Amino acid sequence: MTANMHAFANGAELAGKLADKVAETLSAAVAARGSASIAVSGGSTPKAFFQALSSRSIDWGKVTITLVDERFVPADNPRSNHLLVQENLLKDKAAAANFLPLYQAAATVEEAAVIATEETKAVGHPFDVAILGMGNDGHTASFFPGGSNLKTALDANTPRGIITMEAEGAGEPRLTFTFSSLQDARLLVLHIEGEGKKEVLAKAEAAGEETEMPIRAMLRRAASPVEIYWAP
Ligand SMILES: O=C1O[C@H](COP(=O)(O)O)[C@@H](O)[C@H](O)[C@H]1O
Repeated sequence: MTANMHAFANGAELAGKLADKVAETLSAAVAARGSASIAVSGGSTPKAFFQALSSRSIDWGKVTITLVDERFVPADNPRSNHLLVQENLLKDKAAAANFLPLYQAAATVEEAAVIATEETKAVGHPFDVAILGMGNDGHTASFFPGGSNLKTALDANTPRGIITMEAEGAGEPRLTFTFSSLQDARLLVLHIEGEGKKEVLAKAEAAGEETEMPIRAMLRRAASPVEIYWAP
């Protein structure tokens, strides 16, 4: 319902400030409830943020990290979001965190989604933190325009958990948390960088169908305010 823009001079400054905010939120969750959860995105944008967050002094042993979405590829595949998190976030102080992958070595992506939903069911009611990205086509998580399960993924009545998505722009079949799983995170962040993404965001904020630019579902209907972190 609400979006707040946080603009920074450059990606390094953004990474540091976002890491500070996320660390503060996770620490507050541990203090209040004894544990904390965070779902993070993949793609090319979050690497510097992950590295900054990995060095923050919080009680990582009480933090569970999972992914907003994942390709149906094993963790040694260069396109795996798990691999990105493994190499950039699950190190330094954050090496003590518990990581829940979405990829499962199942025969089909549908079976993997069922197993991943079961494996992650203890976290995210709601997530303490969810970090979303956005593609140039207006997708977020694996909510792709033209996606095979897009309407179900965006339906607020679809239960929390992971469903599959196949789309022309997605490459491999995907596993993604549903809209209902992510929209009420205590800290809901949209992390985007570059002038091009700012233009995509402006287009998404204008009138149009959610199915054309699925990030609109978050911008319009998320229960939590969307904190937009942007740098040129
Ligand atoms: O496919 C994906 O892309 C988006 C955005 O990625 P970027 O490379 O434009 O930063 C990402 O949020 C999502 O998790 C990922 O699976």
